Amino acid sequence: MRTLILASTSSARRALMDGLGLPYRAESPGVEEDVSPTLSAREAVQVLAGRKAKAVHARHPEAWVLGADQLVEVQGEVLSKPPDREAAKRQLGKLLGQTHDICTGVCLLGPGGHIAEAVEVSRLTFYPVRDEELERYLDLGEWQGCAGSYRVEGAGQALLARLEGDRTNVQGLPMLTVVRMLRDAGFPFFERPEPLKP
Ligand SMILES: Nc1nc2c(ncn2[C@@H]2O[C@H](COP(=O)(O)OP(=O)(O)OP(=O)(O)O)[C@@H](O)[C@H]2O)c(=O)[nH]1
Repeated sequence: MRTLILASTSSARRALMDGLGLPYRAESPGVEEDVSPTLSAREAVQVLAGRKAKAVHARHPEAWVLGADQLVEVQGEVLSKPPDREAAKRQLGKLLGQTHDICTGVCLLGPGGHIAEAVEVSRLTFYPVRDEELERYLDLGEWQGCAGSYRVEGAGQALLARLEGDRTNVQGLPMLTVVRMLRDAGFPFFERPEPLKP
């Protein structure tokens, strides 16, 4: 039986992997997420996804390890997770009434040097909303732990006028790409759980 490890502390990523039904476990990558400011969002998320996967794979070289990283890019500015409510308000202020890209890098590492990498981009357009509505949304706290300060599967969908691309990518893992990577790596799906040994 293969060991699959999700190199992530993200509850949204775990929820997406849980839906897939493949046996896996999650482990914190424990890496610094600093990258050169000269990198684009697409370049940065690929570097960071690889850094996370490599850190966990170094601890478990016989396992398969999936790492991911996500950034928002709006009018050339790169946004990550907001540290506090005021930062979240500034982030959403840049996104409302505009179109932005949310980029997710993924990296699958396996035994024997197997590596698969991809960057998935979804394009979102938000309604322009009044300040009092923005304050009400911030009060819900969905900004916490989310690049861009919104949850597309939560109340944040009321901000969304248009979405182009994979919706799961916005939540943290582009599942169409993840499934392709896992199938290309020979993962079996829909297996019955092994019977408990007497
Ligand atoms: N539920 C949800 N999460 C979102 C959404 N948009 C962004 N995120 C989360 O924002 C986070 C992006 O930050 P990252 O640095 O890539 O990941 P992280 O949360 O630090 O977790 P690690 O994988 O351990 O690095 C991820 O946890 C995404 O799941 C969304 O619309 N819904």
